[in-house]
Amino acid sequence: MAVKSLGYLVISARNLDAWRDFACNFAGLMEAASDRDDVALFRIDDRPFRLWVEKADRDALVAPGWECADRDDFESALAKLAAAGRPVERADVMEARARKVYELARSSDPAGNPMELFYGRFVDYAPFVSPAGVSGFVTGDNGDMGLGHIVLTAPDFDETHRFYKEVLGFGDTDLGRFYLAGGGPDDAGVGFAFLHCNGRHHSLALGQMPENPSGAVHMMLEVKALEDVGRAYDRVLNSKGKVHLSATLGRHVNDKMTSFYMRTPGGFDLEYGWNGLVIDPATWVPTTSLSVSDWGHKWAHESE
Ligand SMILES: Cc1ccc(O)c(O)c1CC[C@@H]1C(=O)CC[C@]2(C)C(=O)CC[C@@H]12
Ligand SMILES: [Fe+2]
Repeated sequence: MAVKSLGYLVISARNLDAWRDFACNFAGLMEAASDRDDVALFRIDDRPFRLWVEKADRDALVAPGWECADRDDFESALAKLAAAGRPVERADVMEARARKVYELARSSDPAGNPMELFYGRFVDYAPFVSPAGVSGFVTGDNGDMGLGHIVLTAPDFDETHRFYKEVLGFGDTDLGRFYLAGGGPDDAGVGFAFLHCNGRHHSLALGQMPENPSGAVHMMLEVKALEDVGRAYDRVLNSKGKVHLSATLGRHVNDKMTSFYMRTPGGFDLEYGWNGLVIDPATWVPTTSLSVSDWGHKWAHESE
């Protein structure tokens, strides 16, 4: 596989302190030292950062950072991106050093979603300590399952779905079509593809939805204990609307994740989950889900 994990997310923010409050006090991430006043870094494990939040004039996801196993896989991915007609821009050594990776490049998918690719990582092994008492986040051995997942919009769904599999080596885990407009004769449904690049059920999901101004539908972080989800849920419910609850607690049918969704300062949601299904990519047989959740997950937009 060209890509092995979701290494980090680059996010733009009009207000870094809003992200510090949300990330640390509600989601329980640990702020890391940053060399730049206009960049806030947040950790969930021993990687130097998993969220890179940079000051800008808009709140949005800038790009996911996809990790390659080594230089060969990195170069192979760049060659495949170029052959697929995608733009490939190699970052200079100072930019790579700032991201604490060996080499860094930028590209985009056929839907226009930007991405970064990298290999190698500088780690200081400083212990992760959550300021909100979260017991820990699930990122796999050596972080090899990545930070969680990211859900992007892909209006030209089939082309973008094919791209991630044929060019970047993702595999189908689950496909779905959700009838959000009542399922009547004029409800064509919304197509979804849940894709893996390691044992995490999905590191990437594509939604056949119009482009989202926030650059993403949602991101997901997985915590080690159900209590971590429950206590975060309480923090959001007790926030008196300071943090918007986008979907109530529930469990997804496909990855069995018990989770809820809250709105980040970036405008996209954070799915905060526990107990996600781990798959064996070598033997997994793709499924097609006919529903969203076993229970719960009442979406705020359903009552609007
Ligand atoms: C269906 C599903 C399975 C596993 C996940 O991790 C997951 O986030 C979802 C939900 C996907 C999707 C969404 O992200 C935005 C709001 C959507 C479109 C809904 O209104 C139902 C399905 C939801
Ligand atoms: Fe999700």
